[in-house]
Amino acid sequence: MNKPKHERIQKQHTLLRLGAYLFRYKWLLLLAVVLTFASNTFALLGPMLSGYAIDAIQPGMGNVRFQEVFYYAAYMLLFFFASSIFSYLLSILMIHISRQIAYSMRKDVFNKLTELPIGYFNTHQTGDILSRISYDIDTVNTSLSTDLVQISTSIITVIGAFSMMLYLSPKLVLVFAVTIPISILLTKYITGKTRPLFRIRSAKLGELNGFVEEMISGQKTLRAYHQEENTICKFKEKNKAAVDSYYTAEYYGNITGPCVNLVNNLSLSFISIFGALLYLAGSMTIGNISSFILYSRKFSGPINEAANIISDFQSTFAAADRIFRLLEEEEELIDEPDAIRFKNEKSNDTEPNHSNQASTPSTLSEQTVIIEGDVTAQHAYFSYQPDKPILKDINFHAKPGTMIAVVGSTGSGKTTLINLLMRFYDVDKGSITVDNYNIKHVTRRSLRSSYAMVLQDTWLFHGSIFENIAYGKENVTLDEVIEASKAAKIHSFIMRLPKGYDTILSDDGTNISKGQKQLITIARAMLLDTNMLILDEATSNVDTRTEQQIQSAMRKIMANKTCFVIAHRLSTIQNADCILVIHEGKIVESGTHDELLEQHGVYEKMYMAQFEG
Ligand SMILES: Nc1ncnc2c1ncn2[C@@H]1O[C@H](COP(=O)(O)OP(=O)(O)OP(=O)(O)O)[C@@H](O)[C@H]1O
Repeated sequence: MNKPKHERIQKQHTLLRLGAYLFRYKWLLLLAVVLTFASNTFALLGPMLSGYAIDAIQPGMGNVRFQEVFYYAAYMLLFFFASSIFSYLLSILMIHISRQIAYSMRKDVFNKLTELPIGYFNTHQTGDILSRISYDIDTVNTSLSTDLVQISTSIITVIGAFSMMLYLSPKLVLVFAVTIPISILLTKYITGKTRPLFRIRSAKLGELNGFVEEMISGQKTLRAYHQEENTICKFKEKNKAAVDSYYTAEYYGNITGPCVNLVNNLSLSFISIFGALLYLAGSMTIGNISSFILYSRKFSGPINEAANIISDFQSTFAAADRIFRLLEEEEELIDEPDAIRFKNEKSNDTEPNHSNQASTPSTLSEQTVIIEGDVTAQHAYFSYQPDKPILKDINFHAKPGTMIAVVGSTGSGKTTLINLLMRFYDVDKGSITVDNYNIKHVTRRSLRSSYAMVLQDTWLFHGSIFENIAYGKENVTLDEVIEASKAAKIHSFIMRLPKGYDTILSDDGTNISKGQKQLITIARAMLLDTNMLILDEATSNVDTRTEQQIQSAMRKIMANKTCFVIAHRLSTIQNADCILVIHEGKIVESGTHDELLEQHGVYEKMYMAQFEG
């Protein structure tokens, strides 16, 4: 498809989607149309009344019909007053509608973010996503509250003024009409040229936000590596690009108004000359000419403004386009209609349970099953990008309640394996099963809630320590939270804080140490009644003594839970039931610590390297 056609289709699509949002408020919009109509009709009567008032003034002192002049002036005042009131009500109504639309759009975008596959966040800058949810939605919102009114006002005014001009003098309309096509063509030409500039403007701003977001989150690294000046330089470049694209878009966007204005002013000279001739011929009064000129100004005004509105609308289109592109991103595939739902043995879930024979695959009509946590991978393959296999022929069997350690060099595929267990991604070939149920046929939500997970990059949110630990489980009591904290060896630290469990963690928990953060996330995971646990470098930030304490507590809590542990420090996984050694995406060795040492292979080399280190 050629580019202009594609752009046109894209524009129509954006317009349709925007229309769908507007349609939700159809009755309010109908009221807005009525108010616009009323306000503009009253305003349109003004010039006619002014013409009548002028015609009541004849040359010579005694010839002014004051009564008539006052009569028309009073009506003019009344109509303009009514027009202003309706116009005010209209603005209030449009602000209300646009606020509602901005609210729904933000809600939709936010909900969408929770439905997008994890991969989306790997390929899109956070700042750019933030820019869409804040700046782009704001742009659309402002445009809807002002531009829509202006457009409808313009349409009514143009039609109304043109009809009045026709009524006053069709001949003079012919003279005036010469300049209309010129101004319309000019507007069309300039807006066609400027449309892409507005799209670039939004994209550059998104890039700038992405950069600033990266810079803020990486402050420590930035300073440690003395990148301040370098970052400032890069920021300057991006800031300049954003400002330049803004300037270019506005520059060309605003050129339309004055150009069209010039053409319209030409018409004023023509009307004056031909109006004078018609007056001499006796076919028009001075009042008529005055009214005609006022209507011609009213007519040209919206055409001038239309150019500005169009340039505004172009930035709205660009912003709306970015919002809808995000909303149209492919979501995580929906679960199969008859997908199985896992239920935790210990959970208080009251939903009926049909199958208790964990190792017997249920029929698909039996939706909910209790699982024990028997995890098997059979000839599993996976790649993030086509033709770039990351995991190859992965096979293992984790019996319920056992601890499986995954070790391997950086980039060997350990985290990817965890991603597959949680179904953040699906295997390309082969299968992963839990209690003999292929996880492809299990609802993602129930599968994920069968695991407790502690990740390398601890994530805490702005809230109390209690809320942070209780995250993910409903109706948790303080006693339960304390029990989990004690097991995670963080209770005594929390109790030493002036506000204990009510202490508010600042954004991302920056007011406590990394190790303490990690212990809080471990307490959070311990609180969940799951059959399976994933610890991705979970104890990497705590000292060896605390780590040993945590491990012993975990062993106790994890009795009968299947646990996957990714660890770089091999000392922490020596008592694992099975260690999987991954090398370049393949499991090259597996067995207990002693068995692997006896094999004198990759594991032994890794172990000796750490031991010697
Ligand atoms: N989202 C992604 N898109 C494309 N490639 C990816 C993605 N995530 C990881 N990879 C690639 O997959 C390979 C395995 O990455 P993975 O994160 O699983 O390694 P890892 O063993 O956990 O490493 P580390 O010990 O450093 O955490 C790496 O080569 C990495 O570059």
